[in-house]
Amino acid sequence: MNTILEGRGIVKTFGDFTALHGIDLRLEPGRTLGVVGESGSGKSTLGRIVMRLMKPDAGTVLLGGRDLFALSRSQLRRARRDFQLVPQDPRNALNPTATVGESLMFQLAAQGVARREWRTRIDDLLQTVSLSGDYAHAYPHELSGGQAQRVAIARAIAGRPRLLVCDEAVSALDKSVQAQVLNTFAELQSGLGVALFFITHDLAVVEHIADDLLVLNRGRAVEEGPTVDVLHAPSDPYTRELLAARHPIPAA
Ligand SMILES: Nc1ncnc2c1ncn2[C@@H]1O[C@H](COP(=O)(O)OP(=O)(O)OP(=O)(O)O)[C@@H](O)[C@H]1O
Repeated sequence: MNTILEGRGIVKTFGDFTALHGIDLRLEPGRTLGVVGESGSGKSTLGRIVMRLMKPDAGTVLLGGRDLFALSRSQLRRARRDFQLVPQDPRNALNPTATVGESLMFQLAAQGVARREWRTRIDDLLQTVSLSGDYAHAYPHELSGGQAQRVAIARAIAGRPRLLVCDEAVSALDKSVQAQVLNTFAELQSGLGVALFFITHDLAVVEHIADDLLVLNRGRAVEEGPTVDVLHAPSDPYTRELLAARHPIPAA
């Protein structure tokens, strides 16, 4: 199987401070890697690096087997269609003056989708994230947090990416809404075969959707492996603390 995302020995320093101490990671197509750790453990820094929003000081990131940091501008533009970010706060990320339909249209146009397909594609996208077609006329301020997050997901999948990087993508939502949006992610994965790189401080968020876990503590990978193994027999004391601190999410 082709690995969609691979990190080898990723190091990131800020002045004298080392935020990431040689992180290795691996994500196969259609699978979910949960990246878990407390605030300050280096999760977002790792997320920025795999999105090529920040350069590591050492190490490599391979996207579909190609060195992400060696891609030319035009190669990067093409590769960008394959990986998209789902942000933490969708209402800030959505253009407040554009309707949901306009935001999606803009994204489809940027991805080179022909104008005659926009309408059907927007309906399909909204349906995929369990929103009715009427939401195409809504403005971001008219949406609840859960609805806005679904729109952000719809926008991220408009170009049919192979990888979604989700940085605390459900953390701002109430537990019951979290469960619904997590279901949407799980359906996306089974329906579209998208790989998810799912960053969260809350182990409960990823325990049901992640195939594998990477647990970070102060910039070091303290645990990595299949979720069932990590949760049933955590080898690191820090993971045991995270497990004890998690708040179960009710079923949607
Ligand atoms: N641009 C920066 N300059 C200096 N230090 C930084 C910078 N970005 C991150 N750091 C530091 O690197 C460490 C890891 O930060 P990072 O945001 O990756 O952690 P995190 O696990 O995502 O935490 P949070 O959930 O709070 O965002 C922190 O100690 C942070 O202060």
